[in-house]
Amino acid sequence: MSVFRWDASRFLKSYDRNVDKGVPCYVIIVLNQPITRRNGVLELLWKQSLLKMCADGGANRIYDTFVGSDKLSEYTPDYICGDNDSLRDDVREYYLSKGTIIINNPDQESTDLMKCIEVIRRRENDNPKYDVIALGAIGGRFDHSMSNIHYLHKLKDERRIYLLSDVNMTFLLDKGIHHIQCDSEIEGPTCGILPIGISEAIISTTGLRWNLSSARTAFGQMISTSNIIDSHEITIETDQPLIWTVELKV
Ligand SMILES: Nc1ncnc2c1ncn2[C@@H]1O[C@H](COP(=O)(O)OP(=O)(O)OP(=O)(O)O)[C@@H](O)[C@H]1O
Ligand SMILES: Cc1ncc(C[n+]2csc(CCO)c2C)c(N)n1
Repeated sequence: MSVFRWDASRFLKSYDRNVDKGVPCYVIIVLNQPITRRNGVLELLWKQSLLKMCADGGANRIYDTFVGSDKLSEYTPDYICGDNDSLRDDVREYYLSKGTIIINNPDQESTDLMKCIEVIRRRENDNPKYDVIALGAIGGRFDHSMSNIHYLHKLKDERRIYLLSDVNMTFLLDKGIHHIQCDSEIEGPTCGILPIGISEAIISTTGLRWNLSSARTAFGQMISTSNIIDSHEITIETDQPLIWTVELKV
């Protein structure tokens, strides 16, 4: 049985490179959704990420957030990728002048998020796989949200992908045992365990208000939503990949 450990405070809290060991290696991808900058999470993730990317119209969102402030040039993405049909001309010109690499990929079989991940793959060479934090990945258009969850399944053997929205963090738990550190300053209290993309799973949990013991979860039978985190460590054992989602406080 595979064992997995999760600790989002590694990227949702600031760290000190001189003190903290095993600093996180992640890339952020800004998707085309409203940016609300709740509690400075964008600023934190941007500052600490190895690579900053915008998926197509995500670049408009970053530009519009900072234009008119002295922070605009600080928030220059390394890459803008996608079919770039939503990228505005003024935004394209501005970031080109700042050295952003703009990659136009007209493929109509994959989304702009996937096009960003293809660029990350090329950048990594032999380096370890970077985690990906996608901002604005859930909410708004339902087909986009489902496509982003689909990529969690598709890339589950390749890398960790965290889908963030204003209110949630969502990621995939592959079959095995998961130890999820829950920092009450940044996440909770509500959470859900969702059998999306599978027909059913047998799951056991600890650390939740409503725990399950070898319970079957399936749409149309039972899914765990509006559950509550009752411990700083949750364990979830599952025989199939599941989607874990937790409310964000940051
Ligand atoms: N409402 C939304 N909800 C969730 N994700 C979104 C939403 N809108 C856009 N995205 C994400 O941002 C990326 C860029 O979106 P954009 O609107 O620039 O292009 P698009 O033409 O709608 O997307 P694509 O070309 O990928 O189909 C999308 O690939 C998607 O991952
Ligand atoms: C069965 C099927 N459904 C939809 C699309 C269209 N499509 C999928 S991803 C994407 C984004 C391009 O930026 C587009 C247009 C397709 N190709 N195949």
